[in-house]
Amino acid sequence: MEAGVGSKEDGSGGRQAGGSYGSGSSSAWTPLVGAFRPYQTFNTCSTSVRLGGLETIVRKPLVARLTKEIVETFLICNPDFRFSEILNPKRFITSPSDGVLNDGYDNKDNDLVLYVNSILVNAASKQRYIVKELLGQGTFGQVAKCWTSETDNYVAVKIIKNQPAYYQQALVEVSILLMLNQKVNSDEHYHIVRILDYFVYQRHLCISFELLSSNLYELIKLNQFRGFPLNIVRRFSSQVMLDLDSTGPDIKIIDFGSACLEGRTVYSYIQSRYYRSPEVLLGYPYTAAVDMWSFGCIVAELFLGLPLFAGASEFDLLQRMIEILGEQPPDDLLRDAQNTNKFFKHVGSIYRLGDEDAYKGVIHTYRVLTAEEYEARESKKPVIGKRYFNYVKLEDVIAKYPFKKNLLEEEVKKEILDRLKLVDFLRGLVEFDPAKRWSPLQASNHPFITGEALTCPYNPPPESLKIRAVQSVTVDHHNPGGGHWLAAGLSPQVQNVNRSFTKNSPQFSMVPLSHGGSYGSMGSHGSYIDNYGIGSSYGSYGDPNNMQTYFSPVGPYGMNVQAQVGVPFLGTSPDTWRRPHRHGSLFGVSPTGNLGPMSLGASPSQFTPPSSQVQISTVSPGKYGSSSPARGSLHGSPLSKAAVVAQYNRRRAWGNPGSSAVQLHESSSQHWQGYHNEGSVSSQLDNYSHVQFSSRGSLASSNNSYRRQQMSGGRGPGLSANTHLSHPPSTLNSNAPPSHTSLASGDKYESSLLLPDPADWDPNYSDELLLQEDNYDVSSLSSGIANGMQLGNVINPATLTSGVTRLSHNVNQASTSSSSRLLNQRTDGQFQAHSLDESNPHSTNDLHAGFSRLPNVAQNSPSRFSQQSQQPFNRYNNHMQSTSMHGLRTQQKGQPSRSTYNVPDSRSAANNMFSNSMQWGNLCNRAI
Ligand SMILES: Nc1ncnc2c1ncn2[C@@H]1O[C@H](COP(=O)(O)OP(=O)(O)OP(=O)(O)O)[C@@H](O)[C@H]1O
Repeated sequence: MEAGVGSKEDGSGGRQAGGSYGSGSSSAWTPLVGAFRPYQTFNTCSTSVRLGGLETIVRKPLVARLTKEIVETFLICNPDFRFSEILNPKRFITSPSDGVLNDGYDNKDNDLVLYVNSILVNAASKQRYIVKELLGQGTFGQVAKCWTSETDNYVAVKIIKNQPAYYQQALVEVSILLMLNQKVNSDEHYHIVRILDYFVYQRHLCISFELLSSNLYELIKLNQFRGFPLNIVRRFSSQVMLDLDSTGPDIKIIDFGSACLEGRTVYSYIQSRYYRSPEVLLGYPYTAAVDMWSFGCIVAELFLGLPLFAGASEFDLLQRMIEILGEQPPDDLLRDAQNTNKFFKHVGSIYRLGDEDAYKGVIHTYRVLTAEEYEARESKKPVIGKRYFNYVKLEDVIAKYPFKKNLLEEEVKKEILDRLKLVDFLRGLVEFDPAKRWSPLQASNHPFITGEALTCPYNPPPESLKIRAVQSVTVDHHNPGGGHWLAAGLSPQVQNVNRSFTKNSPQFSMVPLSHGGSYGSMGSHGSYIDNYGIGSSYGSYGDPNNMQTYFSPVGPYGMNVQAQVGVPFLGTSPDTWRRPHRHGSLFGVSPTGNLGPMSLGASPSQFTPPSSQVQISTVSPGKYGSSSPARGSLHGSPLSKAAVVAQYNRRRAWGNPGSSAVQLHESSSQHWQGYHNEGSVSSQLDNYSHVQFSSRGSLASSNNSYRRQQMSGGRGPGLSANTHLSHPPSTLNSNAPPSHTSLASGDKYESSLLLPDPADWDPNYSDELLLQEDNYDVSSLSSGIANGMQLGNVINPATLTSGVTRLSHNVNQASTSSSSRLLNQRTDGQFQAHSLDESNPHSTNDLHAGFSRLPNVAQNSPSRFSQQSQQPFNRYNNHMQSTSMHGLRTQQKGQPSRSTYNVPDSRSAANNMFSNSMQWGNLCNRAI
């Protein structure tokens, strides 16, 4: 501690008994010789205590006099001593702490150099945020725990890097969160982090959030990388799906920094690797379905304590998917995916994956490359990671995961049944075919979530319309946010409706849009999916070099309506029915040319490393830097996609008996059916007799000790995967770690595995990518937002939200750690058994040149899609109804209480939300 002379407030001025200090100068204080005299015990060192009639002198302990009472002690030595906080040495929490940019405010990474007690100020509201500690560090900047005296609370402030791309994308995060908060965020059971304020300080956009506890990664780590009890997995899973009724430990989704609107994807390189969906990996046009994949990965990880697909490289990731799921991506996806050649060989219709009964009869035209073939093709050895689990197939990995010790027989039976439910649940999520992957609604009705008995493989009904589509095509021009988003042509899934008015509607005018032609080159960079911009997202068709697109000033209203009904997503990707062609120009394109209502879509991690949804709190940022896969937020990450999940409006053909989708699924799940009766359970028990039970404590038993501590300032372990838990960590400690020695060798917990290597991150990724990539939409958005909200002022949701419609980034961070040891290392011989027809190498371009402008549907999966196309209205209406229910609940429970911005009436806000919607069309013009 340094002592200064002068006023306590500013530390300047004043004199000098204790040293020289230039008037008004900030130069270092120099003590004068003799300023301090030897310490003498005066009365201040003791306290007089009167007990009854006796007076006792209590001497203060030396340690107190030299610590918490050091100022008083100094005063004894020098009556002129004055404490000045400003002269304290700075305790930097930003690393590196050298201010080399932005007039010394920023370090070389464009991060604001923070130190304890540095102050961030919202210039408009004068609100001050006193930095206390670093909560985390991410791709976008730092997150600091701050004290706000105005609200007498701790908050988490995300300080975005001082870089245009980050700034603009962060505005997207602001706008999306505002929308979600205002339209959905209503009560304590809301599972999306609350945004409280935002402002610019020293050229850094700062976003203030409610303070949460640990993230999922930290929580799992705290549990020594053992999975959680199924009831906890179920609870968290349902909360990610925005279960407002959920009680108990809460998780919240954070980090919408890379969220995007469905159909407005910009980046093809998204999602943290462990949580990356097959379609993203393979370069296939993606939809919000990628978030359901990530969600499935997270659910599995919550149970297993380790990532399900902890691929050390993309090749390794794909191998693991195929091994664990016992399937491979469907041929039609492979045929259209951009990266198929990188991982597969075209062999004609001769390839059978594996020899298990469940998959017999499924013949593929592609065979996954062996490591040697991959190396030959890519001129580099594929990085193969360790296998974490003792078993290969998903069913085994789950069913044979060590049981908790000392379970009663009845409890074991229940556990087995619950695990069967979990497997069935996961099967619908980590489904290779995005068109068959369950939607959030379908997943939320699964017995694993509802608690109902699972008597056969879950066969969710297709989501169906509950309102008549004809209502939707009415546009209220005065109140475009009044609920008719279909009217704006914003429903790609209601194809027939849209088709009836797309070109002729006064709401739509067609404008030509030219672009560079090839995939990923539409005025941007090669890594993009080129459905950027309003025109080219859904409402585009035609020759990629002269694409027709719709200019729609009403487009954004559709979103407004969605927000009004309380659901953060807008509609469905057209490719939930129609497999979009891999060519970017057709991604998400409906043949009807609808301007797509966009859901907050994919979770991206193109800038975000695998932090994700299961995100690590970087209390030690040096260990888990922005490029650490361990940081992953569900967060985001897929978890951060909870909102995405909810908005994800895909439809699935499960309910169509006889469809190929159903048959496939059923065949792959048949062998589970037998477990649902008592006899089978018994036999299962026999099978498990070798399993050593472990002493995993139950989180459930600790529920009482969980306490919501939002805004409490204490930041124990919690969740975030951008999923954050708002509970203290202590409860987790009650989970007594299993003794490894008590486990059978084959069933040891993976907790003994090594922690993930922080460097284990996608070599293809770099933060610089973000800056290089086209932030066209983001720029447009951010300018809209910035204009509307007048940074530094209170937020104007009306203008802010309008910006959302122009967003296009998405990010999904999921991450996790992976500790591991070598288990079940496989040679993958099963993939090497077939000879190939090299004379017919797969070439997506060649094979499908003729289909490049057509949705690739009928020829691929006629039965799957035909069913869907028969019921477009039904599906759509169902969505509307379910979202309306959410909105109702939200409105009943009122607005968030802690907002520091203006929160207008939700309805009027919705109406105004896209008041500057005419800018919507500007993108088209600019894109030309
Ligand atoms: N509201 C909050 N309460 C507590 N901790 C938080 C909060 N928000 C963020 N954090 C911590 O800060 C970390 C980084 O936050 P966040 O993921 O939002 O930043 P980011 O820059 O977008 O990171 P990423 O690289 O994952 O995208 C999180 O992993 C989490 O540990």
